[in-house]
Amino acid sequence: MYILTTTSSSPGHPTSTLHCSDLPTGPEEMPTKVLSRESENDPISFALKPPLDETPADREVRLRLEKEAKHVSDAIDEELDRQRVAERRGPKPIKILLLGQSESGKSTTLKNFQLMYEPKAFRTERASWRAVIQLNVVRSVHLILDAMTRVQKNTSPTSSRDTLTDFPPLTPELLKLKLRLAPLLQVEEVLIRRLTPVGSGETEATQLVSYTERSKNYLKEVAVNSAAHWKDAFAKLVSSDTESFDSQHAIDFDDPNDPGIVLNACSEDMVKLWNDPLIQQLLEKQNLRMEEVAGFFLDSLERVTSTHYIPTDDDILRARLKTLGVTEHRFKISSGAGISRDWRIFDVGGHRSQRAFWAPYFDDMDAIIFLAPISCFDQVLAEDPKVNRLEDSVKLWTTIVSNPLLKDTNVILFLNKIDILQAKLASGIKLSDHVVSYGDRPNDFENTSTYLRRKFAGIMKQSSPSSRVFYCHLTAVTDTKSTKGIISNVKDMIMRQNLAVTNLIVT
Ligand SMILES: Nc1nc2c(ncn2[C@@H]2O[C@H](COP(=O)(O)OP(=O)(O)OP(=O)(O)O)[C@@H](O)[C@H]2O)c(=O)[nH]1
Ligand SMILES: [Mg+2]
Repeated sequence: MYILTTTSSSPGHPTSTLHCSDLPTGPEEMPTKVLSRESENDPISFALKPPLDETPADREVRLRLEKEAKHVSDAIDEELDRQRVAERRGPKPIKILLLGQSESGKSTTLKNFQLMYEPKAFRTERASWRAVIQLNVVRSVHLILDAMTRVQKNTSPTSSRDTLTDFPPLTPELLKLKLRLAPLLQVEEVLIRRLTPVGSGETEATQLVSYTERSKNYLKEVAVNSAAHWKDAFAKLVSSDTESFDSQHAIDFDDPNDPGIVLNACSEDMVKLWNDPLIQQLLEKQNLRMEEVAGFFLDSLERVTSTHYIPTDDDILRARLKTLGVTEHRFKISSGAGISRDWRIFDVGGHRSQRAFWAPYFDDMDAIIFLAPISCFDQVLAEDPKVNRLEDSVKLWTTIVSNPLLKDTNVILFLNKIDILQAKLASGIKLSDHVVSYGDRPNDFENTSTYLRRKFAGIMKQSSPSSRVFYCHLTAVTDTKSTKGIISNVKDMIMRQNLAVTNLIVT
């Protein structure tokens, strides 16, 4: 960079400006005068000085390197200028941060945004999601096989060692099924390897799945680092023909290494296993409610293991892949009247080990969507079986709404997984058995959801550093239809607030 300071400062004299064409063209003609004006004691000038014994060849190399460095420096300056101009011209992008504990539904909410505002890109990823669904299926079966092993060994998943001793022995037919399904464990390995290439640090070493305090099992959950392009692992299965992105041609069904082949061969056995009454009893005995395990596809086995299975939008929303790190997703969202704005949505990992990565994003957000899965009132954290999931959500919510950095940020609460809550209440599981303060109120959806909504609203009122509006929605983000309406409302509210803040409209 040259110092353009050859101006006359004397009053009455015109300022003489140094034009670019006046500037020396190469580093060999660097304005050494300017540099030499620096003090001889200046350590930087000293360090930049060529060595006294510099040979002509060394000098040539040095000058070439200096010239290259200047090109790079100029390019960076130009890019920065361009960005500054672009920022001055257009409004700042709207930024949204998704927060909540692991499995609360953050990535699923993001998928809803993608489906609404980038449907084509969302659907081109079908092949990758197909692999995730295959992994979800295999993992569910693995959980059942492990539960069977515990019965065989007469070891309980609980601390008391003898609770399974009175369980009837597995039938020969079930033992045969178990044996025949063993190849699925290899398929699981293959899928994990493809999703998490060696050295990318994308699987967690911790034992991640522990279902309730009374029923633990020790199967790792696959987590994919947001920085890794895991979807690329399946890119070759996706046709480059964008016209057929939604058709059968999008997936290479003839790939001899497709894990779908083994899944299809095991399909009938998996269906038999899942529908076996003794297996259902065994799962109940071990408190394994498979319907609540993230990535549940056991009720659709025949469909998802069929030879030409293509995931539907709903399947993709139900597919489970744990997030590590923070990912930024960019959208162009119309604000009406032909104007569109840039939106950036940040999806984070909700596992306890991931929460330290949240704070750096706090100071620059237009809104936070906080997800609290209210169906989890009788479950414990995978990372700490001593902590109730609802209690963890309440604590996290308190931390977020009381954070001074977020005092001017809109916080929108999604009380999520209401479909599971409804099913749970209908099956007779009582909120008051886990939330003592609920007392003897009726154990129905209306009363429980109102109670929980008030609880979260009360915390915001009490803990927020400044008074702010409590935005709350009861959601089941796997239901695209109802979520579409909610996201649309949220979008309108955020756009309106954003315009109000930038003084473009008067509220
Ligand atoms: N039935 C039902 N399932 C849901 C709902 N919301 C999310 N899920 C499922 O719950 C699982 C976990 O959801 P994710 O969106 O992956 O959770 P997350 O908050 O991103 O979790 P981390 O990435 O671990 O922080 C997925 O299999 C979802 O399909 C819901 O409202 N109802
Ligand atoms: Mg996630």
